[in-house]
Amino acid sequence: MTEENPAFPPPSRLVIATRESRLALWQAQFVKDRLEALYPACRVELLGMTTRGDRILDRPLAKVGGKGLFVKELEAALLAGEADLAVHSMKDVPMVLDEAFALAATLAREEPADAFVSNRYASLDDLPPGAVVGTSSLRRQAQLIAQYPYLAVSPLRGNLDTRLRKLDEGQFDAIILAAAGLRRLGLGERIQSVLPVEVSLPAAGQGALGIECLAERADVRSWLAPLADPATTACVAAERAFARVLGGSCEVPIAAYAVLEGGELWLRGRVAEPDGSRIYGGEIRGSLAEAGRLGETLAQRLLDEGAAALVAALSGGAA
Ligand SMILES: NCc1[nH]cc(CCC(=O)O)c1CC(=O)O
Repeated sequence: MTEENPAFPPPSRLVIATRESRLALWQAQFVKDRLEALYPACRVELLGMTTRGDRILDRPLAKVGGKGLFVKELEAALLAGEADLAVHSMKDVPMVLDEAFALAATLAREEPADAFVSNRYASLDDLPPGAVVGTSSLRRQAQLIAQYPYLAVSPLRGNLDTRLRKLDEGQFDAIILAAAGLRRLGLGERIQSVLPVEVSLPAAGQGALGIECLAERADVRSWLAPLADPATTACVAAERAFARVLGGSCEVPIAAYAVLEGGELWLRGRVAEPDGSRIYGGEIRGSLAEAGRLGETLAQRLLDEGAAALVAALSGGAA
């Protein structure tokens, strides 16, 4: 039996807006397969589109306007009625959505961690002084320099295939990528080691897929509800609340990672100076039902401990 909301008959056709990178298409196809299993009579189509985030590849994301870059075009397709839903990596979804849109479902998280990828070295600890590590993520950069000050961090952008090619061409001794993306594309064998979350605390939402639709589409929301994973939904809600209170701007390195432990939600968060010279970190535990409040409370605590000045200085510097 398929689950369905009695208020809406099962869908007969659904269009998924997606970016056209190999990872985005894999993720959209994954959701398509889930929907077709749930609604056997439904025809699910993919509508591929290129976003500004995919086109601008020569500058760090923080310099070109951040996360919204990967979702704006998909949201325009939802508004125009060209698509019913958009599939995102939750990590790429802005912390605050325009009120016309809603997150209809957060799917079960796979591996949340960052991965160490190299053709010569097995782990960060193997790298010699001066070794060049590729990443354009301020979050990865800050945490890396703080713990491995003798390494050189160098910018690396592009989709997963491009980043791996740049590593293979010898531009870097190692690169850091999300383990989930590599595994989804069958590139898990490129992972030399997974970075412990204590070393590289993941980004809010990393490793989880999210589905967005128009807030007014009660039908779509009810059709997607069965795809949601309650534990991931609560964990990602706490992570995103933490990042939102800290400004969520791409200029500020922010890490947030929550798990369920002993029936409780355990959230760890960090906010850092991009050069790693200062990192404010903390953790909080509480009930799933108050996930958002836990994130807000931890963020406020770090702001009070001094992170407020750091956030103000970094955000104020942006043109
Ligand atoms: N920043 C781009 C991005 N957005 C989501 C993932 C990986 C998949 C995920 O986190 O779900 C990646 C690649 C990466 O960070 O290496």
